[in-house]
Amino acid sequence: MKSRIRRPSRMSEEEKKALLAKILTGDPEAFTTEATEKEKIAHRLGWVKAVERMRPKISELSAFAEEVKGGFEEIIWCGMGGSSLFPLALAEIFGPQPGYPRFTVLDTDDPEVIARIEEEVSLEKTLFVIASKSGTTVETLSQYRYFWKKLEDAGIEPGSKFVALTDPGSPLEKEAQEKGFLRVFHHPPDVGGRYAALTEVGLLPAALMGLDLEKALSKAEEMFEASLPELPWEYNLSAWLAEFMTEHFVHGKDKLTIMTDPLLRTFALWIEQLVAESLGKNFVGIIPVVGESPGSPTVYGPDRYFVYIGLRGRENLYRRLFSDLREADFALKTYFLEDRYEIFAECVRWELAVALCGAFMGVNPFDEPDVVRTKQKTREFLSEFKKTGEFPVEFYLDEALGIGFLYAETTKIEYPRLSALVKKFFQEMPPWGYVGLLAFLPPEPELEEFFRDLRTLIRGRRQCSTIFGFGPRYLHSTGQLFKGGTLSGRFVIFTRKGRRPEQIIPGEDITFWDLQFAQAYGDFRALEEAKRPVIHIHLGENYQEDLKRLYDLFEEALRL
Ligand SMILES: O=P(O)(O)OC[C@H]1O[C@](O)(CO)[C@@H](O)[C@@H]1O
Repeated sequence: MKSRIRRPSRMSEEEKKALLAKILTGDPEAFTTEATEKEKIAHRLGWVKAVERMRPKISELSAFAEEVKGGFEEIIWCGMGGSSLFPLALAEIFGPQPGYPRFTVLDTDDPEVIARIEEEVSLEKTLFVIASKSGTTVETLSQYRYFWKKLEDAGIEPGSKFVALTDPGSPLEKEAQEKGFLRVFHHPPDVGGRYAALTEVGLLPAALMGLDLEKALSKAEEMFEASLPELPWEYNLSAWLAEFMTEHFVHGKDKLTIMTDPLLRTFALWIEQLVAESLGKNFVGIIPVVGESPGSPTVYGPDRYFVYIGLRGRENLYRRLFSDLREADFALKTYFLEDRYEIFAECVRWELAVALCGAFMGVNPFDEPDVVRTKQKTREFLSEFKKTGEFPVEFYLDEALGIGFLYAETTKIEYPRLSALVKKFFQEMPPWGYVGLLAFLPPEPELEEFFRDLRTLIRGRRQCSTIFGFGPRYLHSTGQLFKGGTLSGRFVIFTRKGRRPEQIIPGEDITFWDLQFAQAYGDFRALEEAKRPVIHIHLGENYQEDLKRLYDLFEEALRL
């Protein structure tokens, strides 16, 4: 799709309203006039009808949840990106509801996490939901095959413990029918994963958690009503956010810094995917910066602007920060939810705003053309590994630290010493750049905390934006932007030793560690191929200790 940027501030109110009206009526002309592209986009606009489509399904979803409630203590929701981030947000925002099964999202292939689930859950009392629109996502299918076999090995008939959520006719649907899954729910084929929060992808988990679906949809409906083209543009809640984002983008301020009340933390991950995968392509992008520690205005570069999502009654949390930012002339929008159910309304606001931004920026907000680069490389490395028993990679060894590392051709250094490399990596960093720290490690709060501190260190010394992502989660989110968006990102990928040979993925002859490593190394090579500076650091089994020593190395290397 050819980019043609339309600045909303230079368009008439009528033109803007007409564009929004097209989106809301499912007309792909809002985005393109090219016939093939139009055809594809026409099959991606079903989310605008989410409320009317889902209302008649409330009783079916609630009845199923009642059935599950009686028979299971635990639900493990397996999925990636659009198939998991909104369920993850709901689980954290609402927490466990009395009488309903514990709800856990599994969106990783990390060997430690897989082992923990095996140790902690009773397979007999666990329902696995296998959520994949395409029905082909490798992490999700691997989880499904692995736990299916565990049940078989334990002499439990697995079918009654599995539910699929997938597109009609997908390979997963066929397999689920053949193998006798308890239930198959359909993902709407005309809605992409990241726009699916108000479909079965969000409402099935909401029902299973015991939430009020009627209330959820009413909140969503209110936001649709507050976003209709008939309203004056500046009072249109979604359109106004789109204009705010696009105008900053046009002025070279491309770092949308999203801060939230700590209770809404995981909702920001859902927004992050929506913004990054929808708008980060064709060498442009709006870069969502999520999960940084709030800092004083001096640590932020001029490429930043801010959105805060908070809860009514807790407005004082960052009041001082808001006034400091505004005083320092940073643009800041604040949204306060009266009630946690307004999170469903926020989905509408952000989906509409991001789609509108795509229309203004001249990008197709419904594809993810660069995600495939890593998938291809991962497949290559895994097939090499299956043939030879080894990955085609040799790390340099930093003798002082005993840590392995690699760097892409784009990050040239003379001596293979990690400290020299890190120093150079940051010296070459442009002020408008950003750093992505990408950790193929267990997604746990302590590690997130460690990386938050590292981000604060980097930001403090370089005044740059920092992004963090656990792998492989980020591959289904910001990974698109990293490879397809602006060239201003540089990346550090972290992996660790610790293959668990017993964790064989059935039918694949590889372990979860092998898969995770191949994805990390695959992304390293994909980023290198896309000319993004990237370092791959391979930690030892005791990675927590290695990370502490690395922090010191970064601290030293970042001294001016
Ligand atoms: O629901 P699926 O088909 O398993 O895909 C999961 C995620 O993977 C991606 O396609 C990226 O790989 C996302 O866009 C999507 O949300």
